Amino acid sequence: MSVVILDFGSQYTRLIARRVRELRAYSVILPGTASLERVLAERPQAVILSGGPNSVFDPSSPRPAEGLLEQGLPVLGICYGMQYLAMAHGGRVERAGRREYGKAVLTRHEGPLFEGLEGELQMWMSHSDAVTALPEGWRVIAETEENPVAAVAAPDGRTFGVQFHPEVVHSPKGMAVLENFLELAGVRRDWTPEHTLEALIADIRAKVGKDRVLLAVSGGVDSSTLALLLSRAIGSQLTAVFVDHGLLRLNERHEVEQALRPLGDENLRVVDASEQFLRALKGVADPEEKRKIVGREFIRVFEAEARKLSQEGCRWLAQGTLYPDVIESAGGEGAANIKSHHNVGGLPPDLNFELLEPFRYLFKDEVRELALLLGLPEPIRMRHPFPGPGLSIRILGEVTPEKLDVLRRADDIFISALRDWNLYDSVSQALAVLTPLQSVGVIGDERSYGYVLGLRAVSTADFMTADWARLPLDFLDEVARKITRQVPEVGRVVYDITSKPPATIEWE
Ligand SMILES: Nc1ncnc2c1ncn2[C@@H]1O[C@H](COP(=O)(O)OP(=O)(O)OP(=O)(O)O)[C@@H](O)[C@H]1O
Ligand SMILES: O=c1[nH]c(=O)c2[nH+]cn([C@@H]3O[C@H](COP(=O)(O)O)[C@@H](O)[C@H]3O)c2[nH]1
Ligand SMILES: NC(=O)CC[C@H](N)C(=O)O
Ligand SMILES: [Mg+2]
Repeated sequence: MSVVILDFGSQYTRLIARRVRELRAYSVILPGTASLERVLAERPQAVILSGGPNSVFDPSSPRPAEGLLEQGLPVLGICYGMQYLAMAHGGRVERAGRREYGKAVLTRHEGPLFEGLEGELQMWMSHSDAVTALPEGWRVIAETEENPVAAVAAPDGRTFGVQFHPEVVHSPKGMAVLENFLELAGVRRDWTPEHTLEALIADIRAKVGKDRVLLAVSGGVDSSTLALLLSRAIGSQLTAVFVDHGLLRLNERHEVEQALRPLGDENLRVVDASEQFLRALKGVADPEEKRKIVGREFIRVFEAEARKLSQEGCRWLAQGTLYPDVIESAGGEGAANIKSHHNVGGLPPDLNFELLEPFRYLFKDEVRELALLLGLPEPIRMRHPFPGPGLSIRILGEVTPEKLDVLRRADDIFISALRDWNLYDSVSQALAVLTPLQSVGVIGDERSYGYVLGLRAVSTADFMTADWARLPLDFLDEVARKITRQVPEVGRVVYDITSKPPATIEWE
């Protein structure tokens, strides 16, 4: 029993799946054009048609299988999906005079899809086409100032379309709309994180069989959770490798080694590859180039470790890759390349491993939920993320041992102060960035000329969008004083007040 989500190429398809999971229903994503047999094989209780970049009136645009709409299944069309429903039932869709993009307000809404929702509702829109004539017997059930057809209902009482995107966080009551749809459709709502865990374990066992798996583990929440999951799924077939690439934070190697100790000495390799990475990064200033070098060198280390395990190497490389890594690296889903995450877009072309990435379609907070079930210690579970390329992407421009040393000391002051002030858990991620800029100052009547250091702290649920954290001014004041006092190479400290978008969390 499932909710089948047909994907027509929307950026948000995985978010729809995620919301459905949050509503405790099981879902499967299939290509928009999947055959009727393929869809019915999932025993759907309801179907959701995603948005997409095409226009439904374009004859070559993707369509659901013939006969799908005649199965009597409850259907919710989102954006492109709604436009398709309207057209397929005899209505009309045209290029609208005006594009609706960003926040919109439903000034009127009615009926069971909006059950329990009062007053004006903010919803996120992103479309250029519009439904200009309804199929016979259909009703408009919501409108915005710009758009007289923001949601529609078919006479069967089970088919609905929404022009807006209920799945994004900028549609605060979007979840309620999705929940109303699942309720109307009578979808079973008993899919829990425990089920997700069981499904992941079964899937890993089926894929891996008796093969050996090399796990890239960083001490971060994703790979540590994966370590627990894999030991549960395949036990002694697992070897974990933690790489010290010389781009870690102060004392990090020691702390991670301690934290990973429960994996057992025979299952854990700690590799010091700092010389190798720093050599490869020497003279390189371009962020994308740095990311690709780090991605490549990681793989070279894993290959060497695999050869130590057995002559023919090792078939599987497990990584704690999450969906935001995939979408930002444009992991083949038609999205733009924002930055090449070392573990996705930064992988070398001659990769000889097969990737085992059970969390590839999950978001950070979902992994944390699994971590809780698996008993991951709280400090690791709630640790801020730290990117695989480490400090190399927090030193703007070329990475040198001297700059690493400066950044390590400054970063440690910032993060320790967050802990001392009990603010660490109030932000989702915090970091220091060493810029290549130097600025003039005065100390003890003498001229100084030191680096500009950036501090950044953000709050976010899924790391896809983020807001800068309103840390107390007294706190920032103390941190700036401490850093300029204890790290004399830094002459100036600035605080980053840019959200994501338009910025990203890391500076490179
Ligand atoms: N130093 C490292 N040694 C070995 N593998 C690493 C290292 N750094 C990153 N990786 C691999 O790259 C993956 C992606 O890194 P990423 O930082 O996104 O995840 P994480 O470190 O597991 O969790 P977090 O996001 O909380 O830091 C990791 O899950 C891990 O598989
Ligand atoms: O393992 C990683 N390898 C990478 O190459 C990488 N780049 C960014 N990040 C982390 O991803 C989240 C979103 O970051 P951005 O807003 O900077 O894209 C933030 O948590 C970043 O720290 C990475 N993690
Ligand atoms: N986000 C969407 O699904 C957009 C649908 C269609 N391409 C439009 O522009 O209206
Ligand atoms: Mg990490």
